[in-house]
Amino acid sequence: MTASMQLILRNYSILWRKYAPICFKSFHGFRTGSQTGMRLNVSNRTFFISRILKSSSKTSSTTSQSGQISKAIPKRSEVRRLFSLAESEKWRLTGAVCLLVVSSSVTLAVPFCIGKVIDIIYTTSKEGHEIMKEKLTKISTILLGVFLVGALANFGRFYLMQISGQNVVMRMRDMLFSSIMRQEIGFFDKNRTGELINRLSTDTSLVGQSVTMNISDGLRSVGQAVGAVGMMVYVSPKLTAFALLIVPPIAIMSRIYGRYLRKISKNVQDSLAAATQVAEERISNIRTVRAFAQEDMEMERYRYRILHVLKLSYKEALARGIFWASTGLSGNIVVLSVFYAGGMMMSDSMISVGELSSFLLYAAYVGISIGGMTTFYSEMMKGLGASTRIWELIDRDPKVPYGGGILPEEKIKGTIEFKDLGFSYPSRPEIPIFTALNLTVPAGSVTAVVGSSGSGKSTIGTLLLRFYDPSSGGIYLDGTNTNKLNTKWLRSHIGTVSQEPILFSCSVAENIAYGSLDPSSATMEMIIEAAKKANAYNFVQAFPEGFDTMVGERGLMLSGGQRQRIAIARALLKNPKILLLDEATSALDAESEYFVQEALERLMVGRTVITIAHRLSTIKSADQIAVLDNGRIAEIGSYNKLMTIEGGLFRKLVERQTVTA
Ligand SMILES: Nc1ncnc2c1ncn2[C@@H]1O[C@H](COP(=O)(O)OP(=O)(O)OP(=O)(O)O)[C@@H](O)[C@H]1O
Repeated sequence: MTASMQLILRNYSILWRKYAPICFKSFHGFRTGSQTGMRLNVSNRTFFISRILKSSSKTSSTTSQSGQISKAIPKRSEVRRLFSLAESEKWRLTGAVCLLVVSSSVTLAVPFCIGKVIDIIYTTSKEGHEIMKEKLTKISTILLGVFLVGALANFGRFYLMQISGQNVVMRMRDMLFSSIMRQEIGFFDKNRTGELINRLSTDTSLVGQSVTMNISDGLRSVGQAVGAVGMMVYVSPKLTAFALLIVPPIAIMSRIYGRYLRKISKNVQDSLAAATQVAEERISNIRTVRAFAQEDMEMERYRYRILHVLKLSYKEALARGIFWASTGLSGNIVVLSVFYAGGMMMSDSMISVGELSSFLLYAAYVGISIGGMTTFYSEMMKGLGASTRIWELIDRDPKVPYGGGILPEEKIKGTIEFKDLGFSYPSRPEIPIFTALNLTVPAGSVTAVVGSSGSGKSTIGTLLLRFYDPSSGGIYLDGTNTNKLNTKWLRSHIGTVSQEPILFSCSVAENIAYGSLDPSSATMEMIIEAAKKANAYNFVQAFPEGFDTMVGERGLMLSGGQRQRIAIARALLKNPKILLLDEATSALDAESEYFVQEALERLMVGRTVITIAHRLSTIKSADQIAVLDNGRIAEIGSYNKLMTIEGGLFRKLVERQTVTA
């Protein structure tokens, strides 16, 4: 009796030590990566936990039609839609569920078989060692076979579920990215890049996980809990009744304390998120921090934040310590109680050693499965919240249509007319940028737009590109309102070179080829020719890797003048009929400026040009100068004409040297 009880106790305590933290943790929402199937590292978890807290309240942030993040509760139709995602995976999933039944049956058979083995050892040892060895070898061989089948089934289930999950994730990412790419620019003014990236990465993974692995784990937990309780009743109804009496009160207490612990954890995560935000912004803007010599101040600011995190973490450590100690203790009390009651029954010959062993293992299974069920619920809620956010984005119709509209058959001439144009940015509708702007830019001519800072010079370009739609009036290209034209066609005929051209973090050649409608069709000869015309060829050739040189994030590994010339080459390759130029002010040195200017002049030949001009020479050579003031064109004409207007705006701008020689 003593030896057998020791054996049971040892087996059970190993199992308990391994799984008790999981089932108790699950009661109050903590989970381990392996249990939930999440494969996230610690830094991801920071963000992730705050997301769990958000979604577990069943409220999710979503993107409304106005473009701004809104709050929404998942509806029944969304649940259906979530599951519809797995529709195309139904055969793989069916296969996985069949394998799940096999592997769960094997798992459920394990305690029963172990009980039988113990009973064989215990009873046949009295009949002689040889008989015992023979029986033990036989049953162990059978068990090994069963375990191998279980392992194979588990492998198959896992593999099929993962494959289905990844297929779902891939499809969602594809749909989502396509939808994001189609949205109008105003949408991006309101939604932060980080938010959208999270939709693409974390939310899609959550959804994929929910409709595959999570469902599989949930089914397994439910099946195993029911099966294990059934087996407990089968082994000993009396002991089952006793165990069911003592477990619920402990579980309820653990849940209440778990809530308190979750609150503390949330505070730690929130304060950590605030500290991380500070660090992120400073690191990404290190040049500004360095230029203002604010490193010490920034270190102090970050230190203050992490000290706050530390203070909260102390509190959390205390609460967690109490939690771990008490769950360990209460778990052991449960084991001891069942063990005590079972031992008493064993001494009265009401239960065998093997049966008691099986019983205790089934009890542990129930605990683990209940843990799995709570995890299933919270994971499902997270998946639902994530899918709601994703559907909102996928379903959103861009305010400025993508594609559609007229594709003119006639060759574009390039006459642009702004007629009674009224506009305010969607994010600031109360501030009008233009009230009644009228301007005609004849085909093939150069119009210099001047005006004080913030008068709306750059906005003219963004409206012509139809990044935004005007609130009144219209913009006409060769007599057709641009809001009737196919937007892709329209943009394909407009080239831009801005003061701060943005390059992608790829090679020089790829950046130039980006100007072509189909970059993959741009040949090296075309790229080199554009680079030569843009005065970029010599400096690119001087790089050890020539046109294969990587330009770094946003082209930061190139100088301002070099970036500009690559952008000019890109525009040359595009060969647009209309050109929007934002002249560099003081960013370039004299030599660079000469090369850029010369390249720009080459680029302007034969095109309709609207240039935001700062240099007097550009302004003087323009066919007409339009002076912006108070949301309209205040003065228009040649340089000589505008300079003759006594007290005129343009004259004042020149006198104030807003434009440089
Ligand atoms: N995306 C935007 N959302 C809201 N307001 C904007 C946006 N872009 C620009 N603005 C505002 O619109 C006004 C006109 O901006 P714009 O960039 O066209 O001026 P600008 O004349 O080109 O100025 P600068 O010469 O300083 O570059 C400014 O008051 C600016 O703050």
